[in-house]
Formats: sequence, structure tokens, C-alpha cells
Amino acid sequence: MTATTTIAVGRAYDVVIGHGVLDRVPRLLREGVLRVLVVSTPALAAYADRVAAGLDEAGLQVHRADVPDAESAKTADVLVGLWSRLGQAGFTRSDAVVCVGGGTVTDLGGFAAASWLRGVDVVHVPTTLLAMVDAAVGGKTGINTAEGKNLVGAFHEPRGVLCDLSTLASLPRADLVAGLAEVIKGGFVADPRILELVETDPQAALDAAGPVLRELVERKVAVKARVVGADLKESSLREILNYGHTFGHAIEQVSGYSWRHGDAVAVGMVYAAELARTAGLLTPEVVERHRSLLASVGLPTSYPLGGRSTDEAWPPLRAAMGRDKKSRGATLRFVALEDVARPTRLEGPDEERLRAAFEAVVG
Ligand SMILES: NC(=O)c1ccc[n+]([C@@H]2O[C@H](COP(=O)([O-])OP(=O)(O)OC[C@H]3O[C@@H](n4cnc5c(N)ncnc54)[C@H](O)[C@@H]3O)[C@@H](O)[C@H]2O)c1
Ligand SMILES: O=C(O)C(=O)C[C@@H](O)[C@H](O)[C@H](O)COP(=O)(O)O
Ligand SMILES: [Zn+2]
Repeated sequence: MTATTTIAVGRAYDVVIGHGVLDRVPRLLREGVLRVLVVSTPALAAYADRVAAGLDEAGLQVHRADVPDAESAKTADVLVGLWSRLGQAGFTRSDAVVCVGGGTVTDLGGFAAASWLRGVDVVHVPTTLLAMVDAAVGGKTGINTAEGKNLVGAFHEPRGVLCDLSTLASLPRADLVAGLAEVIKGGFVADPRILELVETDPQAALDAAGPVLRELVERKVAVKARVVGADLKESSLREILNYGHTFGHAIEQVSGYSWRHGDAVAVGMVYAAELARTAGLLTPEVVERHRSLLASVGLPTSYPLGGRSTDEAWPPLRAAMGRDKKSRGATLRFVALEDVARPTRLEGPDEERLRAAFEAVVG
């Protein structure tokens, strides 16, 4: 059984969710495609091999690029390496890139496709929960720079997304948990039923083969489809998908990317909730609901100081938040909640309030 959500942007495309769907890659490619570059990482060779074999059987010229694991894939050097592969193999505008992996692979490979010849087709085969519900859907692609997270990138919609739930069987539990942060984010900003499902049975939400996780995937993809269908380039509404990311991205960057993205976003949502509470927007009950929901699936809800004082830990995080893409000039802008599924923006909170929210999340 598969479920299909159509993303209604420009050239609409489908996100297919089900078991065994990664074999469908050849069907998603345009007529006349000759060459395909399969971008993946060595740990995922079994999935990439299967995708490559299917493309080969379909008569395509298959090229492979293995990139470093996790966040170390999202660098300019690795991107240049992909451009070299595409150039040496003579990729033209009718050829395609296929990304098989987590969000780091789809962000990097998606950006290679966006930039090669100013844009060639890309198909995503996400293999983490996080990439299925978020990174592979909606067209944001990019890499990090020394100054910050995702600072270089492009909007580049895929031709299609194949979420093969069977791949989640091999995903380490910590990565499954991290993916749930982006699912829960979707619940807080747009779909309260997601929160109820997790609260009713957190363990079921962590069962990669079970019906609850599948419903959560379908619901979160539906949230993303609605939002990006209305505002692909983040002129306004799409910002709600960035809930928790202002502080979350700062944690990632300051840690040298030793934090998982989802874990950082979990703490970032608690930070945003505390900020909204001190601004009188959000009740303490909803702030506590953040903590209890996230903790129930094993996500972090506080920022460990690791022996530093808050005076030492705060300045680099504050500086990193200044490079958030939602900022305008010197004004920080946060996605904040007035209630569940009632997102708003909090603009230019004063330094005292920013710091108070930090003190509320250290642990
Ligand atoms: N473009 C977007 O809209 C968007 C949205 C959310 C997150 N992101 C980005 O996504 C990235 C995080 O993605 P992620 O959480 O998928 O991390 P990831 O890509 O680093 O994958 C996490 C780990 O899981 C391993 N893995 C992947 N699939 C596996 C499988 N099926 N079995 C076993 N191991 C597997 C990977 O090798 C890696 O070690 C971040 O860089 C974040 O900025 C982008
Ligand atoms: O799709 C979006 O829009 C998001 O903001 C989704 C986020 O979960 C994701 O991490 C995204 O990459 C963050 O984007 P950025 O613009 O803050 O780099
Ligand atoms: Zn994210």
C-alpha cells in the first residue's frame, strides 16, 4: 500500500510513501534521459546499489558519487567534487541526479543538481525519517559555510520523492528520534493531531515498521505540501517550517555539527517557546507541552553547558543566531507560537529577553 501526496508548485510532483518504492526511480525520470548520477554515502551502499541496478536495467548510463557521511557532506569541497563528476561524464540538461540518503545527501545532491548547467532534474530517495518528512520535500537545497548553516543554496524542486519506509529498518534509533523532532515541529505549527498521536503512544511513534509512524510521516508530508504549495520561496508562510531553527542552527554551528539537526531543533523549539512565553504570547502549559512531548520520544529539551558558565556559552550562540536567514538587518526574527497551530513572528526581542530564554533552556 502506498500513499501519494502531490506538491502543487510550478511543475507539480509527487511524494510517494510506502514499502519497496525505491525501485520506482526510473519511472520518475523524463523521457530522453541518458545519464544519471546516483549520489549517496558508503554506509547506504545497499540502497544506492539497488537504485543504480534499477536504472541500469532501464538502459541508463549510471554514474556513482559517494560523499562523506552526515554534515561533512555539506561543504563547498564536496560540491566541487560532484561538479567534476558531472562535468567529466558530460552531463547535459536532459540528464539527472538521484539522491539516496538522509537530509545531508538530499541537500548536497539537490544543490549540485540546482547549480549544474543552472539546473538539471533531481529525484530524491530519502532514507532517514527526517529526510522523508522534511529535507527531501519542498525544494530547499544547500551547503554550510564556515560562517553558518545552509548559508549557500537554492530552491530546486525535485521531479519526485520516493519515501521507502523499509529503509527505516536499518536507521539507528538516535536518527529515528532526531527525525521525530521535525514531525513534532509540524504538529506544533500546523497539525495538532500529530501531537496527540505522539502523546497517546510515544513508543508506537518510534516503531519504524508500525502504523503510527506511517501516519505521522503522511501527516507531516501533508503539512509541508500545504505550506510549500502556498509559498515555495519563503516570502512569508513557509517561515513557519523554520520553527525552532534560529536557536537550533546556532547550536549545530557552535558545536561544529556534532549535534544531530533534529536534536538541535528540539532544543530550539523549547527556546522559541520560552521566548514566546516571556513575550506574553504563549502559556506556560504549552511550553511544558513542548518539553513533555519531546522528552517522551527521547529528544533533548535543554542545552548542556558542559562545564562552561552561561556567560561563556551564550555569546557564540547569540552571534550565530544573527546569521539566521529570517533576520532582517540587525533584527532577529523568530517563528513563535500563540498556541498550538497558531504560529506568528516575534521580531527584534531585546537582548535581555533573548538571554532569559537561554537561561531557561540550559541544563
Ligand atoms: N532542505 C530542507 O528542507 C531540510 C529540512 C530539514 C533538514 N534538512 C537538513 O537535513 C540534514 C539532516 O538530515 P538527516 O537527519 O537525515 O541526517 P543525515 O543525512 O546526516 O543522516 C543521519 C545518519 O543516518 C545514516 N543513515 C541514513 N539513512 C540510513 C538508513 N536507512 N539506515 C542506516 N543509516 C542511515 C546516515 O549515513 C547518517 O549517518 C541537515 O543538514 C539539515 O540541515 C534540510
Ligand atoms: O522547508 C523549510 O522551509 C524549512 O525551514 C525546513 C527546515 O526543517 C530545514 O531544516 C531547512 O533546511 C532550514 O532552512 P534554512 O532556510 O533555515 O536554512
Ligand atoms: Zn530542519
